[in-house]
Amino acid sequence: MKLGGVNLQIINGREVSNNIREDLQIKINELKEKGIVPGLSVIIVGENPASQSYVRSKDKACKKLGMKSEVHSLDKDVSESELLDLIEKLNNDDTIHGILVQLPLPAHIDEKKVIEKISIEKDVDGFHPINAGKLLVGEDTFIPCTPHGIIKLIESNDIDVEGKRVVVLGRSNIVGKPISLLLLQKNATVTICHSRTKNLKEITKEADILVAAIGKANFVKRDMVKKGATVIDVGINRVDGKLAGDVDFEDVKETVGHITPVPGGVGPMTITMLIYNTVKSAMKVKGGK
Ligand SMILES: Nc1nc2c(c(=O)[nH]1)N[C@@H](CN(C=O)c1ccc(C(=O)N[C@@H](CCC(=O)O)C(=O)O)cc1)CN2
Ligand SMILES: [Mg+2]
Repeated sequence: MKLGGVNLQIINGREVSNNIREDLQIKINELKEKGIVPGLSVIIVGENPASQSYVRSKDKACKKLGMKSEVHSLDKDVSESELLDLIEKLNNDDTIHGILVQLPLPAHIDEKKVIEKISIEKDVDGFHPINAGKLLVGEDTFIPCTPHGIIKLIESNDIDVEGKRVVVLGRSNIVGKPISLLLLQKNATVTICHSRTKNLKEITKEADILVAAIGKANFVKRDMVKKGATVIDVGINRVDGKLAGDVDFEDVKETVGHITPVPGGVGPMTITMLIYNTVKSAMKVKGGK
């Protein structure tokens, strides 16, 4: 699409995701021939409709690839100790290679305690502090799914990272911090911005690659982006029943070079990289047939 002198390229997350799932299918088949069925266990607490929908998608995607998938739906009032007991049980279940607790959790449950209960060998979200530390020092670990998906999108669209100015909006443990580390490992010059950052526009306008992960619908406007920049939109906000990213797509489309749409950009990659991590975990199992 040629717009305003810049050739706009829309990064297709569904297509990249499908290609990776085809490769994963081969690995899953090979594991099954050895008698190992990759197994994912997802725990969801309460009835948040968006969380329920993501969990259903994860279950469906795993089953479609012939994996074992189980969903534990717990009442919103479940006690923290009951949840921790379930995780303990799954940590000791040899048919389960990945355990994931869907976030957010209700206020009465300590998210940190829950994440730290998951065995580091089954922590397919990569949220356990030991796995997060391994990512920090560049050791092999489970890379958190959304940032890992972003890296795959950048690579599959041949977007150069080395020496480039990257600006990350948001400093969450799930997206902002890990994507900053991953892009730093690829030799980008990374700046992390957040709610207390001053002169935000001046910083974002310097970015060759701008990652928006702040959870504010349509926050990034044309006057915040450099001409020809790559814009990665991690936002999944609901406005009047419709999905909106953190980037105002209509406003920036004549300025940017590459952009991930919402839906159909980063979102589909999250589930694919979760399957990737579960298969990676299953591949570490010794023995089989
Ligand atoms: N334990 C975790 N909790 C949460 C994570 C996570 O990685 N681990 N991430 C998000 C939610 N999430 C997966 O859990 C997720 C978000 C979005 C999508 C997705 O496919 N989005 C689609 C649109 C879907 C829709 O219409 O709602 C897209 O962007 O195209 C998948 C998974 C928070 N919690
Ligand atoms: Mg923030």
